[in-house]
Amino acid sequence: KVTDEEVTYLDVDIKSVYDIHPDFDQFSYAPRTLAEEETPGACMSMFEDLGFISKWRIKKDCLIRFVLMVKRGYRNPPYHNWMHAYSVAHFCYLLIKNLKLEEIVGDIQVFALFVSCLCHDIDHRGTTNSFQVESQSVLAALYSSEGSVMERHHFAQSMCILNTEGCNIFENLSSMHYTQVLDLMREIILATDLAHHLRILKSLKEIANNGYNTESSRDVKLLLCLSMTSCDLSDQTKNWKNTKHIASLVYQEFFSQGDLEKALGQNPLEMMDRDRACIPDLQISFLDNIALPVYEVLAKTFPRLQEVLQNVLENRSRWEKIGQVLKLRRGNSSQQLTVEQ
Ligand SMILES: Cc1nc2ccc(C(=O)NCC(C)C)cc2n2c(-c3cc(OC(C)(C)C)ccc3Cl)nnc12
Ligand SMILES: [Mg+2]
Ligand SMILES: [Zn+2]
Repeated sequence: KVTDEEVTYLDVDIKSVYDIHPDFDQFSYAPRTLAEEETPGACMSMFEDLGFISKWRIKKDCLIRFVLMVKRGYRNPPYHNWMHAYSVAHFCYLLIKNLKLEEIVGDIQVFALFVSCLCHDIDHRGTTNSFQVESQSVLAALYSSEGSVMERHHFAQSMCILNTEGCNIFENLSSMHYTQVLDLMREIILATDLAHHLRILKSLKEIANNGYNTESSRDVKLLLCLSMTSCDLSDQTKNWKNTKHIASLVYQEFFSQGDLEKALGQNPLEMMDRDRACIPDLQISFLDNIALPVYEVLAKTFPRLQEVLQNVLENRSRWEKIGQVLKLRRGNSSQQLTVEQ
């Protein structure tokens, strides 16, 4: 899957993150502004800058093969593609770099978190878990009895890559660390199931109110899940241009699924039905019910992230304004209609 000349091409000196962009380690920096062909090199730079290559004795050519295999493992739906994974991993880099996350959850945990971010949506088809079951897909046949169908597949695909010749970046870990990092990846990738996220929201809010206890493995696990979902949703923490662009990608994907469901004679959710969805309203409820709780808890736990929470709130108020303008226009046009009639 990855040819030797591709490896040698990337096997040059790893660039400093600041040569990629002077603000590369700032929360204000939008990773999607980087050209896709520069992203494998940027991943190498992040591994280097986080000290993972020396600490976990990763062989460079192995890391290059791994990153290229992961990138190839993604398909090209509008949203759940490689650039999503890259941007998710970049936010994880920001958390580790700016919060010294390893001092709170541990060294092997942040290493597992970063690798999980790169792998967490591998081979995504741009459809939801319930669509796998509805359409009786192969993945549903494999995993629907345990639930989290897509997430189990993303994890399985990640393990396949690690078991591919010359791609196992964990090969020089002690056997204890090896087992630990795979167990952590499994937990973290399964935590990206929206259903799992909604289940733990209550416990996450408790951590925000009572504070977390680094001695409690339960708190550390919850913090890892929260960190993962904050990375998965991090497009919402950037500027409005980025947020608007992401919404168009997400709804392209949702509406394509809705079209498929209609063709299969099923009724899609309103948010997947291009004839019924009102995007500003849907985005406000997504922010209120799914994204804001994540950044509220995170900002309470790490005051440094207050600016990140502010950006999400700023984006929410943009959707509010658009929603009001839309309603005004619709209101006026329906009045005009009655007058003309
Ligand atoms: C901009 C944006 N709008 C969204 C609007 C709606 C939904 C949605 O699924 N609503 C379902 C109803 C039943 C509540 C997700 C949206 N979404 C996500 C996302 C997050 C996910 O799960 C984690 C990361 C664990 C939260 C999983 C999948 C996706 Cl696509 N990423 N960006 C977005
Ligand atoms: Mg996912
Ligand atoms: Zn994702």
